[in-house]
Amino acid sequence: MSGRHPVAVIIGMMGAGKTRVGREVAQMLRLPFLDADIEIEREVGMSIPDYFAQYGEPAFRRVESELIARTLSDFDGIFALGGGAPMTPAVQDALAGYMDEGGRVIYLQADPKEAMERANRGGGRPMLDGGDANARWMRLYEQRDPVFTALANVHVRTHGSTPQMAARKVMNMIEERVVHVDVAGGDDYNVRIGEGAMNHLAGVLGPGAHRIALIHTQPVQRHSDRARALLRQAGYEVSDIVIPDAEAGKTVTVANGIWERLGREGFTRSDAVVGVGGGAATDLAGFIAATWMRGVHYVNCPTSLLAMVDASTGGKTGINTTGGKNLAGSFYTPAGVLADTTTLASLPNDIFIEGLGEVAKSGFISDPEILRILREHAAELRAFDGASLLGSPLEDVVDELIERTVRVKARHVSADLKEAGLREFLNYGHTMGHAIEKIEHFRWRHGNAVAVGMVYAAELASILGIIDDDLVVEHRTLLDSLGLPTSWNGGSYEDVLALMHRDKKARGNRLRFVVLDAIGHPIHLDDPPADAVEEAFRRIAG
Ligand SMILES: NC(=O)c1ccc[n+]([C@@H]2O[C@H](COP(=O)([O-])OP(=O)(O)OC[C@H]3O[C@@H](n4cnc5c(N)ncnc54)[C@H](O)[C@@H]3O)[C@@H](O)[C@H]2O)c1
Ligand SMILES: O=C(O)C(=O)C[C@@H](O)[C@H](O)[C@H](O)COP(=O)(O)O
Repeated sequence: MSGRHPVAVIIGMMGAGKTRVGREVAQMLRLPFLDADIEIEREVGMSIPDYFAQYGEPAFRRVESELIARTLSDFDGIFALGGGAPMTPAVQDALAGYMDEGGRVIYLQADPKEAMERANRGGGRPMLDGGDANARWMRLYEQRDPVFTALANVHVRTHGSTPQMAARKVMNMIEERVVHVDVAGGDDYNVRIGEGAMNHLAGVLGPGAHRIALIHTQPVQRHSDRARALLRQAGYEVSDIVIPDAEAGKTVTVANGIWERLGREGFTRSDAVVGVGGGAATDLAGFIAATWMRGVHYVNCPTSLLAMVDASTGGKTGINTTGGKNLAGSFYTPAGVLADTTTLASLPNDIFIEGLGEVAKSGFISDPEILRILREHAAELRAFDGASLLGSPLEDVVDELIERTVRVKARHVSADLKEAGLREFLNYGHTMGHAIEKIEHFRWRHGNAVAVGMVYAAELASILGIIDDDLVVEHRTLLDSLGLPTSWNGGSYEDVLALMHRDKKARGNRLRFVVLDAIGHPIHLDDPPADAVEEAFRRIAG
């Protein structure tokens, strides 16, 4: 956005707490605060009830619209609007323009009963004058709530929250990072990253769905409980589906059990799936969404670093087969991804470190700044402790890494959803990585296997003279500093080779790899000489 524009505009019913909460938010963010009603009173030199009485509502709305339009292009703080302002078409147009430029219109959704009582208690509200104030408030609510819901691009429910708690929720929404994913020939979606991102769940699902299949693993129960509460509050009927943890969940048996259950529970094409958990859970949830009635909406709520930076976005959904990793699946994009970073508080250290494997991959193939951040913060990242993450300086580092890595993913999948060429670069390190996972019966974590796979790809490129040995050393040094493995000797070359031939990039009998010819510059390597493929294997044996 160019010029001066509010950081956020707050709308909501009379008594929702727009002024109180807005002021708190502004204070927390050290920003100026403006209340449209107070500014109007200043401008017209009388109270709003007096202005209404003297000039009537249409004249008031004109003054209000003009002031709002002016403020939207000349103020850079938190701006709270009067309760009825967003009902004026001119204000709706101005807010739409502001949002097109990246602005946030936040609908503060208070408990109607509480807001109604507060509005009546305060007095001085001409819209509630004349007769039963509660009935008038309720009538206005029925008219305004659907308009506000559709108009705002951020919805914050404040039921049962103190003004400070509500302000913190709003602040988290304001500070959230958003990566937009373009889908050629399909529906675009956003990846929202930050504390409280899960609060968008109902907004992203929209009113079309009635039932939600909430698919998650047991270790993330407390996060799926939150998702379930948010869904129920929004009026959805929720089927809680607990799947076996990690790769044990990515099987046709598990998928079949869910299909049977959806059938018994009467899931229709307008219902939806929400996946909460690590990459295995989001891969499976997406696969169920892609296949149930040939496709229903789904939203991913990734809770591991790896799922946030990679698995939840891009629409690769699938399950493993006895032949190998992800061999059955489809490209099927989510309606949205909500990477709520509060969930990282319960993430064990080893699973966080594993996720850094995919973060480093994105650095190597596309964003050297990621590599710089990883190098600079290697010691803190390696010592990751979820319990002390939130509010710590490391949280900003992690958020920045998540956003940058998601941007790399978004660039690749936007240009090549079905992996005709460019998207294959996201598979750097995976040809060997997937073979390791399979041979290790999935006891090796995906990100760890990819780390070794990247060293293998670098060794292969070096043997073929595509890169200098320095870049191989750079791979080993960085990955090692993060606590990731760089060698593996758990299986025979013959087994690895057979599995690499089953990799999805292979064509006929020809192996295909992704290698770098420089940092940030991946290339395809087709049918490399057999002795180089074997020699690289020897070099990662450690
Ligand atoms: N679709 C894609 O584009 C894509 C991309 C990368 C990886 N993947 C897939 O993702 C999977 C790996 O994902 P992963 O590393 O998240 O592993 P995972 O899903 O196996 O999760 C690892 C473990 O962490 C637990 N966990 C997750 N979040 C937690 C939290 N906040 N608190 C406590 N425990 C938590 C999980 O329940 C599990 O026990 C693999 O199956 C891989 O193939 C898919
Ligand atoms: O999104 C992609 O494309 C990727 O390749 C991302 C990988 O990090 C991810 O592990 C993916 O699941 C691998 O897919 P596969 O097609 O090799 O099974």
